[in-house]
Amino acid sequence: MQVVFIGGGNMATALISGLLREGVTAGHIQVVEHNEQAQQRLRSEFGVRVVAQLESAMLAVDVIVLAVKPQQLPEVAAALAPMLTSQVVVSIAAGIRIANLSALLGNYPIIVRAMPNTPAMVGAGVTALFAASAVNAHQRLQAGVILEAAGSVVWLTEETLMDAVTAVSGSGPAYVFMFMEAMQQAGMELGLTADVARQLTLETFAGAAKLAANSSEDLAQLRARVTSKGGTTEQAILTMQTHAVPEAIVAAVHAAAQRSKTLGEA
Ligand SMILES: NC(=O)C1=CN([C@@H]2O[C@H](COP(=O)(O)OP(=O)(O)OC[C@H]3O[C@@H](n4cnc5c(N)ncnc54)[C@H](OP(=O)(O)O)[C@@H]3O)[C@@H](O)[C@H]2O)C=CC1
Ligand SMILES: O=C(O)[C@@H]1CCC=N1
Repeated sequence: MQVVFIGGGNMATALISGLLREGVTAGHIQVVEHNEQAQQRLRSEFGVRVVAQLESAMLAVDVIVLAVKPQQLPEVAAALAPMLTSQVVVSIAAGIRIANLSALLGNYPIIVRAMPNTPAMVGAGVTALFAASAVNAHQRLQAGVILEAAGSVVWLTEETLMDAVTAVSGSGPAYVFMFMEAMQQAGMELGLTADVARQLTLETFAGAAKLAANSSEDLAQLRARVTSKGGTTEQAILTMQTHAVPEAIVAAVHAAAQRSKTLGEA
């Protein structure tokens, strides 16, 4: 399978490293990236062909991945539209709906929308996908292969759910990192070195996620198992509740979903 990425930033880098890890050879991947530093990095890190401008000759491929920021998509789509034949266009842009992208691409119909996340960089991403009705089974498979190289995938039956996915798993790693930053800071305030506080924090997150993944209990039950009556956790949970931490997280996810919706309406 031949793939062209348009935009070679954070997410393209994550997806390309996944494809190479899965055995796709560098010769099957090309990138269009206008930032010179990013071009150099992609060439030296992956050995892929990187060009500054889209060339029609490079589009004799199966899949074109649009990995630019949502605001950059109209310009990219205008350049791409006259060059499309029957490639699958996979867009990872937050908020941009298939109907809008199709219109930007001159009513091109073969589009898959995807929402990956940055743990894709280490093969631990999760991606939700939604295919336009014109995408056939083989083309779905091709789009799926690219995202599966970066972790697990979930196919959605309704495109509107992409706003929720973006808010939960697309942006989610940032919420987790913020929680981890705060835990590390507190550990250091309590006398741990930065390294030890970081290790304890990271392994606690990884361990808790693994435990939850291997348990049939719901998350509230798992939390109750840590919270001994009259013990230390109880004090921490009470403090978080007093500071409305759960409500703040729920509000944050809703704000992200609203932003995704707004980006789609622009
Ligand atoms: N980061 C994340 O966690 C996630 C991001 N996404 C989506 O992925 C997309 C990419 O995000 P991310 O990788 O973080 O963004 P980046 O800004 O890191 O990457 C985009 C790259 O594309 C380049 N670029 C912009 N316009 C063009 C063009 N016309 N031709 C060639 N290259 C171009 C940019 O250069 P320059 O910076 O100079 O403009 C930049 O290097 C976004 O749409 C985002 O919504 C989806 C899921 C998760
Ligand atoms: O913040 C953003 O808009 C992108 C989409 C999901 C994660 N990063």
